[in-house]
Order: sequence, then C-alpha cells, then structure tokens
Amino acid sequence: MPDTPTARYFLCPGYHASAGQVHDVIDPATLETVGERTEVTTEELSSVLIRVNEAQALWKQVDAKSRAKALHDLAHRIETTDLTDCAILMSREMGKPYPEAIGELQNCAPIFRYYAEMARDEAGKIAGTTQAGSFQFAKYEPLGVSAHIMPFNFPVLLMCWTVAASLAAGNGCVVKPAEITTLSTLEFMKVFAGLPDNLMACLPGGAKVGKALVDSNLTHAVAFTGSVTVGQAVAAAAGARMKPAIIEAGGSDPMIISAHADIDVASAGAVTGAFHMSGQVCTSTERLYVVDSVHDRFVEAFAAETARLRIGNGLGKSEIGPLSSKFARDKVERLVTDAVSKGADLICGGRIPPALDNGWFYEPTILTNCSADMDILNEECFGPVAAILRVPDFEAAIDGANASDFGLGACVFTRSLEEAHEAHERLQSGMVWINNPMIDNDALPFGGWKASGMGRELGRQGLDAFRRTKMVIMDHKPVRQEWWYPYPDNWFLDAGGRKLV
Ligand SMILES: NC(=O)c1ccc[n+]([C@@H]2O[C@H](COP(=O)([O-])OP(=O)(O)OC[C@H]3O[C@@H](n4cnc5c(N)ncnc54)[C@H](O)[C@@H]3O)[C@@H](O)[C@H]2O)c1
Ligand SMILES: C[N+](C)(C)CC=O
Repeated sequence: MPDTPTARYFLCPGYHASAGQVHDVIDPATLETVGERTEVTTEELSSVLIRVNEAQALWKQVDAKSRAKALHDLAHRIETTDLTDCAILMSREMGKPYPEAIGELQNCAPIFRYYAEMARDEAGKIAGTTQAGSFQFAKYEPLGVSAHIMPFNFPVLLMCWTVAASLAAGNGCVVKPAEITTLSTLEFMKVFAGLPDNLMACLPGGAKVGKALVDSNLTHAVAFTGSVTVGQAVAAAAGARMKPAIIEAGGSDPMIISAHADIDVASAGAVTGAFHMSGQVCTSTERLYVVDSVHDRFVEAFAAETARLRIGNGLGKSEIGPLSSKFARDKVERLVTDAVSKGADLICGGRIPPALDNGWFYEPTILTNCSADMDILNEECFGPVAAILRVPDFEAAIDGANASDFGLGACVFTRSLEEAHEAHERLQSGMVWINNPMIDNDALPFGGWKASGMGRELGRQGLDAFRRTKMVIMDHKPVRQEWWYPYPDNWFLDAGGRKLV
C-alpha cells in the first residue's frame, strides 16, 4: 500500500505546491480518505506556464532523432518503473479493479514509441512540389504548449495518448487531472523526470484550473476528454481564442445483436461492453438493439454471463468496482427508476448490493422492453446498465442505433458479411466494431461524431492535432517581381464598363 499521499503538484524535475486549496480524496469503495489533493493557485499556474513555455522554446529546436530518443527513453522508464503504487492509488481513488489499473499502465509505453517513430519519419519528408528555380513546400511546426484536461476513468492512459503526440510534435505539455484521480496521476508523473526540465507539468485542480488553462495566452492547444457539457464549454472557450482543441466527449454506444450473431460470443461481448469498469468506459455499451428472432435466447445468455461477475472493492477479487462518486450512482439510480416506471422489465440488478451499501456500488443491471422515450436512451448513463430494445430486423436496429445525439462507437454482432458491411457504411459513429467491442489501436484515429466530440486522437491525425503547417515558397535567386504591375493599358475599363483602349 503506498504511503498516504500529501498535497503537492509536479513540475519536472520536481516542484511542489506551496499554497492552494486542499481537498480530501475519498475511496468510493469504502468512503475512507485516501489522501489530500491541492488545487494550484492562479499565480502558481502562470508561473508554471511561463517555465513550460521556456522549456518548449528549447525542445522545438531538438532534432527529430534526439527527440525520438528522448521519447523511447521515456517509454523505457515506464516499462521499468514499478508502478504498483500508481495502480493501487488509481483503484482507491476511482474504484477501478486493480488488474485493470495495471493493464492501463502497461498500455502507456507503446504510445510513446509509436509517436517517437512517426515524428522522426516525418522529419525527412516534404509536402508540396518543387518547381524549377523555386522550392515550394509545406513544413510542420509545433504549436507551443498544449493543455491536457483529463477525465477520471482512464486518467493515465488517455493522458499518454495526447501527451506522447504533443511532445513528439515539439510541444511542452501541461496536464490537469480530473479531481478524483489527482493522486494516481501525480504518482505516474515521476516517469517524466528524464525529460528536459520543465517541459512537462501537472497542475491539479478543478473546473477553475481547467478553464484558466484553456483561456491562458500561455497555452496554444487543448486536448480535452470528458463529458459533453464540459466539452462544449471548452470548445467554445478555445474557439473564441482560435486555439486548436480536440474534444473527446461522452457517448451512449449502441450494440446490435443480429439474427446472424453467434449468441454465445455476443453475450460475452455484451458483458464486456456494458459492464467493464462498471460501465464507466467512454465506449461502454448502453443501448442494445436485439433482433426479435434471437432476443429471448440472447437475453437468457447475457443474464447468465452477467451472473458470473463479482462485485466489490477494486483491490479485492472483483470485476465490478464501485462507481466513482455518489453523484454518478445517483444518476444511475435515477435512469433505472425512470426506465422501470415507463415499462422496462428488470432482468437482473437494479439495486445497490445489500452487502455493499458503504460505498458507491450498483449491481450490473439488464433492462428489457426499453423504448426511445426513456431517459436512459437519451442520456449517457456511465454505469453498469444495459438497456435492451427488441427490434424486428437488422434495418430497424441500425435506425435505432443512429437515433441518438451521440456518435462515439457502435458494435455489431453478426456472421453475415453483408450485414457487417452495411453496418460500417450506415452507422453514425466515429468507431465501429464488428464482433469485438471496445478495441482501440494506437495507429487508428479515435474519436466521436455528433455530440461525442471533434478532432481525433491516436494515429497520424493524433499527431497532426499538435502541429501546424507552414507553406514556404523560396526562389533560388532573388527575382524582381513585375508580373502584375503596371497593368497593360488594355486591361482598364471606363466608368461605363467599356475598354479604355
Ligand atoms: N470520447 C472519449 O475518448 C472519452 C474518454 C474517456 C471519458 N470520456 C467521457 O468523460 C466523462 C467522464 O469523465 P469526467 O466525469 O471526469 O468528465 P468531466 O467533464 O466532469 O471532467 C473532465 C475534466 O474537465 C475538467 N473541467 C470541468 N469543468 C471545466 C471547465 N469549465 N473548463 C475546463 N475544464 C473543466 C474537470 O476538472 C476534468 O478534469 C464521460 O462523459 C465519458 O464518456 C470520453
Ligand atoms: C478508449 N478507452 C477505452 C481507453 C478509454 C475510454 O474511456
């Protein structure tokens, strides 16, 4: 068990907060105090941003090969540092089962290696054309300092996704963790200690600090991940300053179970989709459209798979930890109550587990007979609830899946090639999974349509988000420019529109 963490914030190579509001961090499984977190003051925030800008001015001049080496070294530090304390803190702060916290940390190093190589490869490339006597090209330049405003659910991995790309592009980075996961983020920060001094900072705080980072003239790009409402506010504030912003917002992902699905595979996939991390994954399955002919068979298999899940403290033997806060659990309870009051049938769950009423737990819940008028079909639930709708056929399932303001991911279970292609052509979402939900790939763009966000993380687009292009036209020899003036006389008209000559 890590020492009880104390209030501090981190600026490479090690800089601790002198002042600021202090808050208790509460374990959602036990309601015990895990430690304290400090909010940076406005003065500290400005002073840190000045330092990161100064460090970035040097970093952007580092050649691509050396920059790539620094990122590979960082990946090596992640691979060889004992991050057990970080995983334990993550589990205690937000309830994530410990094995999943370890899994999250293990996925961080590869992203630094991926962007180290991509940025190095691109350094030798020129976009554009060359013409005789004139060298015409576009080049990439870093943006400056990027602000990374993070959610609680994958506090370290999602930070690495955008920090790796931003550092590779030549920027400095300032991370603002979610309030709930401040301590695990700070614990992870030690892996950045090998980077140039002050290039990377972590500034804990809440909405006030996040807003200050977006508004500051000392930040030049924003990577936000979080809810739709906050994402809209961040996008508006960044837009008002013409500051590039990636917005990765919430979702309400649909899953379609076709008449051609392998029901055994689909039921296991639905358990992962709906209940992994207690339904607190951005791409959690929330709405299931099940074709009539397989509906009852699927519901039975899905309920049987769900019964295997163990609920409890993330540091014990459990697959289902608590929700992150009372606020989150209250929302889940409200959505389930609303659905049942409008005619949904409770197949399992739908309550606080009686033996675990001293934390923010909620049982994995399956609802059938759901309909579009229920709040759970129209809001992000972000809890362990699967809302099932019976549909006559595959077409109706796609229509239902698309009838949402959200468009993050969508999953389809089918063994029909025709249906698989129809699904990826028609589904209105940034990601489509066929027979395998919630998979991501460092090399492929991640992000949502509609209210679920704008911009992309990962892949080449994830790097482009942190750099700007500059067109350069460079003639070999100085040439006096006379191709347009003075105009020839026969180009002029009189006031009546007649040729003068
Ligand atoms: N699309 C994705 O890739 C993705 C990934 C993970 C989580 N999410 C979404 O994140 C949400 C859960 O995370 P959360 O509860 O931490 O989200 P949240 O929106 O409550 O908070 C996200 C971050 O924004 C900060 N913040 C709050 N108000 C702000 C303001 N006015 N200006 C700037 N920053 C502000 C918070 O302090 C926090 O760091 C869910 O909706 C989930 O779907 C999306
Ligand atoms: C994409 N993923 C699963 C890592 C994080 C979404 O919340």
